[in-house]
Amino acid sequence: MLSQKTIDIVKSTAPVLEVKGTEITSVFYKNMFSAHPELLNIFNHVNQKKGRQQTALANTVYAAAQNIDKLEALLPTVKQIAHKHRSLGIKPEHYPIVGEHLLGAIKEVLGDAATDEIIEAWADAYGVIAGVFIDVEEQMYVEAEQKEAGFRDFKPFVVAKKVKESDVITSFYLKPQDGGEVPNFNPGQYISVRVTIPGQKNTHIRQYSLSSAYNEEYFRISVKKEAEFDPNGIVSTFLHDEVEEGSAIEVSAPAGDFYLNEENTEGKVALISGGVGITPMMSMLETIAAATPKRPAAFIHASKNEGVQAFRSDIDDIMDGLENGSACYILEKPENVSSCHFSGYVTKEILSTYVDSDTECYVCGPAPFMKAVIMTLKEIGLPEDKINFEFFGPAMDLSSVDEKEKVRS
Ligand SMILES: NC(=O)C1=CN([C@@H]2O[C@H](COP(=O)(O)OP(=O)(O)OC[C@H]3O[C@@H](n4cnc5c(N)ncnc54)[C@H](O)[C@@H]3O)[C@@H](O)[C@H]2O)C=CC1
Repeated sequence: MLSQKTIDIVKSTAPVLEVKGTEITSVFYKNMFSAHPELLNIFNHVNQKKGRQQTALANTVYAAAQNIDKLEALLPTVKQIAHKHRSLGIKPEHYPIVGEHLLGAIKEVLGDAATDEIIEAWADAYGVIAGVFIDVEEQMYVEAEQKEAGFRDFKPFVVAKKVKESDVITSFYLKPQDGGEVPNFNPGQYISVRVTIPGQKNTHIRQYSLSSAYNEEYFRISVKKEAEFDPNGIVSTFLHDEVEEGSAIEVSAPAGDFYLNEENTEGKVALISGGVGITPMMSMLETIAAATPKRPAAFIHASKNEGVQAFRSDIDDIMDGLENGSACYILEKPENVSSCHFSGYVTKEILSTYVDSDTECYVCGPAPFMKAVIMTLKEIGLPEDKINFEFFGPAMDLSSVDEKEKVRS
């Protein structure tokens, strides 16, 4: 329990954290990685370079300062971050390292303004916040481990099959190396993949959505190859070019809180995706087809052109088996306009053909696409609790999405 005095001090520092947050967290990451280079094996270097991780952490610290007397208000955010931490293999022993460097960074950036009293209050508050994360994450590790065929963090898998789905997306069918089954997961969840790239010092971890419904034999991920010159492309290029059938990679247990509400067995559902955001939607669609084929379901997918559009014939086949299913393909710049339902970007007219205020919507795609779709769904009259969405990478605030910004893990 924190004393009232500590709570007051921490809350009084919230405004300065809002202003200096990113500066503090930038110093924090720099100092922590120079003292503990082994942590570079866990964190996505690209997110560090682009400042996304710093901003995400600064927002979390700021929110924690504001809510220090009612941390339960942060629980949904804590859980979302904890899912990611669990899939990365973050452990209790990492927290004191983070705490030491976070306090050090607050001191370094705020200088004399960071009095001993402030630092002590933050040390106490950090201890409480870290305790919440450690408890929630431990619970998640235990759940992952206790599931049938479950495991705690990473496990060796083998690429059983590699299938090209479009000019840019390739699927990898991953089977446990020990010949066992894979654990069940919620459609929409992701796994982390850990790879060692020859010639590189650190291992790399990336999250990829599972792109098929649960089956006991394999996990399937479908990876877009990013440009080789783009630092985002390090892992996807390696997977596309170097990882072949028979290759071994390490995989985490499935994680994530963006998934199909399977308790709703009859209500209307719309799966709305842009580009490679199609992957969790495939898992959801396959699950709907297997478990609730009477459920009215729309699959709306926007992509650049025919060449990069993945899974089209799979979706059409699944739709044939649904009692009340419809697919809508939107191509930004089609080579042939007859190959899609609409050309250009997704619009209100298109969405309102498939969605009304009762429809449960799931949205995943590049950030500007998600921003446009979510705003339009709100205009159509959907309440927030019907709009489910996921950003890849550190959690972001939609209002901060630049039209040109692209997000990924
Ligand atoms: N949930 C997430 O955070 C996701 C992030 N991404 C990231 O986004 C990047 C781009 O993904 P790609 O598959 O290459 O997508 P992309 O750049 O090919 O775009 C896919 C489609 O999104 C739509 N779109 C783009 N900007 C829009 C806007 N301002 N308004 C309305 N619609 C718009 C267009 O129809 C476009 O064809 C990927 O590199 C990936 O890292 C992709 C999928 C999910």
